[in-house]
Amino acid sequence: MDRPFFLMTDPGCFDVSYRINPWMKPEVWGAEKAAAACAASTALREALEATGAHVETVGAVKGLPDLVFPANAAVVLDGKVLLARFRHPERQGEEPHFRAAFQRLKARGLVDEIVDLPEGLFHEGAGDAIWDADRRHFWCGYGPRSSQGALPAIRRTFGREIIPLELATDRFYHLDTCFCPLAGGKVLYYPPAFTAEARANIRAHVAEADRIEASDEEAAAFCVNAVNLGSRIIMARAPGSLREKLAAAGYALTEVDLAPFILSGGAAYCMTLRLDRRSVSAAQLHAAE
Ligand SMILES: NC(=[NH2+])NCCC[C@H](N)C(=O)O
Repeated sequence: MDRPFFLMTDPGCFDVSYRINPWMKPEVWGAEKAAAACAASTALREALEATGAHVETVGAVKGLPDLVFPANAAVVLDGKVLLARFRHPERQGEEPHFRAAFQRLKARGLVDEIVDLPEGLFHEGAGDAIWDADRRHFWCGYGPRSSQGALPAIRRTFGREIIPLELATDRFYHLDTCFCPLAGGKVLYYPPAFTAEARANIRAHVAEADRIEASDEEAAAFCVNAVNLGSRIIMARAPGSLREKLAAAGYALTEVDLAPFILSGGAAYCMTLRLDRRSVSAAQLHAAE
């Protein structure tokens, strides 16, 4: 994999038919929203491909609408795939489908190893374990969905440091809804989503000049749930305030209308799962040779 490689899911069976987070509104869902969701998913894929990334698609499965959020399927680094275990029964049916998808990727040599989480723990994948490519550690959210007890399994599986961040509210139930490390060491985050201890942990690892705080409006627009590739950030439609902040910090924005997915509590980052991340960059490997 010599270019960014993402997994997405065919949105053909996406809908909002149950409510497992406060953003989900089954009552406003309808056929026109389903059509808009397909268009939005295509627009996101095209935005990724326009940066030179490759996107691989998992098939839709009837009755599993949230399969469109593959960030929750696993934590992936160095070719290792640590499979997720979902907290809510509504999503547990996704587990065998994602396992099969990773087995197919393994058969094609696109990932190397599939690892199971120890019994009795929940962990919702890259939604709650975000790789920081500059600091070379995972930021790990826990509380509403992932168990705190799953964090040592992530450290053991990947052999990398993890920074635990307890999430304080059900509104920001996955770390990727409120925290996004950016290339160059800056971090876009929404402080009220975190406990005081977690905020202190962020401040201890990220210098003040590198902390970009999202406002209530920016976080509620799901803009923190973004995909970052170098100086480009791909996200849901952003308030002008955020555009200005990110431009001042040197980033270029690609905005995609992801409104139908925001009705399920997700946006750009969690509609994708990056498979090509390495804990040691190619440049570092060459230097060590
Ligand atoms: N990593 C994420 N933020 N994923 C969004 C998941 C949305 C989904 N409806 C759920 O509540 O599980």
